[in-house]
Order: sequence, then structure tokens, then C-alpha cells
Amino acid sequence: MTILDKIMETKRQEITAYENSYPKTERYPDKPKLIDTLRKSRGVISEIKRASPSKGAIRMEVDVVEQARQYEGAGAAAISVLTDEQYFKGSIEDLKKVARAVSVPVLCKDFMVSEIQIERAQAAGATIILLIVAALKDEELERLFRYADSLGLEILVEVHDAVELEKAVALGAKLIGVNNRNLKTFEVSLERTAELAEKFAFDSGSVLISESGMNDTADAHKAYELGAQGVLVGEALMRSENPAAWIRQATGQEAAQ
Ligand SMILES: O=C(O)c1ccccc1NCC(=O)[C@H](O)[C@H](O)COP(=O)(O)O
Repeated sequence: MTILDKIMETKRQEITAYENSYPKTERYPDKPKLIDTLRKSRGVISEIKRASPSKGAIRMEVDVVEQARQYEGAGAAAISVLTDEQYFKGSIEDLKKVARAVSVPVLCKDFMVSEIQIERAQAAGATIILLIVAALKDEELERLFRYADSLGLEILVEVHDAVELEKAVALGAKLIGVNNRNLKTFEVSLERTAELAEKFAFDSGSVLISESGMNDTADAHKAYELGAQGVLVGEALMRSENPAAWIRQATGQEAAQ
């Protein structure tokens, strides 16, 4: 059983405990569409990541609002918040706090298996949700994609290989993320982005986002050179003493030291 299988099994159990609906009682600051931001310029989707299955604790005690404000201040294209509790030590509360504090798009980074999780993410202020092709049956992927779209959410569709990329394209995904992390071995390689960039229709209006394993800003530049319009960065930003400078260097606003 891979870590992804394990996480998905936990998720399917967890959601049975959720309430039936999440009324949208709270109003969050308006946020632009990530697709519009990335069509204009390359960007960093900057992640709040306390811990992970591959690395264990990263920065458990992070002040998520302070971290998110640093990201936004440096020009992050969006902020990704890991909300999974068991494997990533995040929470839906983290998402709410961030969504209240910033005016850039906010991604609920979780392992979606049902409509109720999508409603919960939106009610907590997310404007983007993640759907992982490898984690869902084709019918589930299509159903959840259409549902999220009908709610006005943006959808980041995550792929690992050419077959999954075809599925994302067939869905009509605008934000397509190539995960550089092999979820069986945890090995990360920008080769995955390189391989799939060759098959990506850059004139389609969709944007390619290279996810995971950016050790430094040089890796982000490599991903951009391969054709990615966005990079999704977690651990490197969480461990950085100056995440704002990291983002500015990755987007060319500041020279690397
Ligand atoms: O990060 C993990 O160990 C992991 C394991 C299993 C499934 C997903 C995992 N990560 C989620 C992510 O997508 C990353 O947090 C994100 O792409 C940022 O990655 P990184 O910059 O390498 O922290």
C-alpha cells in the first residue's frame, strides 16, 4: 500500500464524521483568480506545511497568519494551506485564519474524496481546491471537478504521468500541477515536469504548475524554463529564514544571494 493509498483510506473514514453542510456564514476578503494571475506572470504558490509524511515535523509551531502575510507581501501568486491533520498536522482552522488574513487566492491542500470536503473548504475561505488524479476513480474525478466548478472554485488538477495529464486535459482543467514527488518512493525530480512539459499544450489556455521538491530558487527557475508558469513550494519556504526573499528571488524581483 502506498502512502497515497493510506492517506485516501483515512480520508474516506474521516469524512463520514463531517456535518452535512457548511453554511457560508463568514465573509472573507475578495480574491482574484489564480489562473488570471499566472497568465500575466510567473508565480510562486507558497505553502503552509507544518509536517509531511516524507519529512516528519518541518515547522510545527508556525504562526500561519504571520507566514501567510510574509508570502503575500513578497508577491506570492497564491497561498496553499495543508489542512490534513493526521499526516500533515494542518487543520481547517489554519485555512480559515489564512483566508481571513490575505487577499491572494487560497488553496485548500487536502485529499478530496467527496463534495462535503469541497463545501467545507469553500466555507473556510478557500478559492482553489486540489484534485489528485492518481487518488480518484475517473467517475469521482469528473464528478468532484464539475461540483467544485459549479461552486465557482478553481481546481488544481494534480498529475504524475502522461496518462493522468490526458485525463486532466479531457476534464478541461485550467490549472494543471505536475507533482515532482513520486508518492511511492518520495523521490523528487524535476524530470517529471520536463517530461510532461513536452506533452503540454501551452497554447490551450491552461497553465502548468510544477509542484514539490524545489530545494532552492534555482530549481524554481529551472521549472519556469521548462514551461511552468507557477511553482508550488512548501518545505523550502517553511525552512527558509527569509521566505519573502525566496519568493522575490524566484520571481526575479530580487537577485539571488
Ligand atoms: O510532502 C509529502 O511528503 C507528501 C507525501 C504524500 C502526499 C503528498 C505530499 N505532499 C503534498 C504536496 O503536494 C506538497 O506539500 C507540495 O507539493 C509542496 O512540496 P514541497 O515543496 O516539496 O514541500
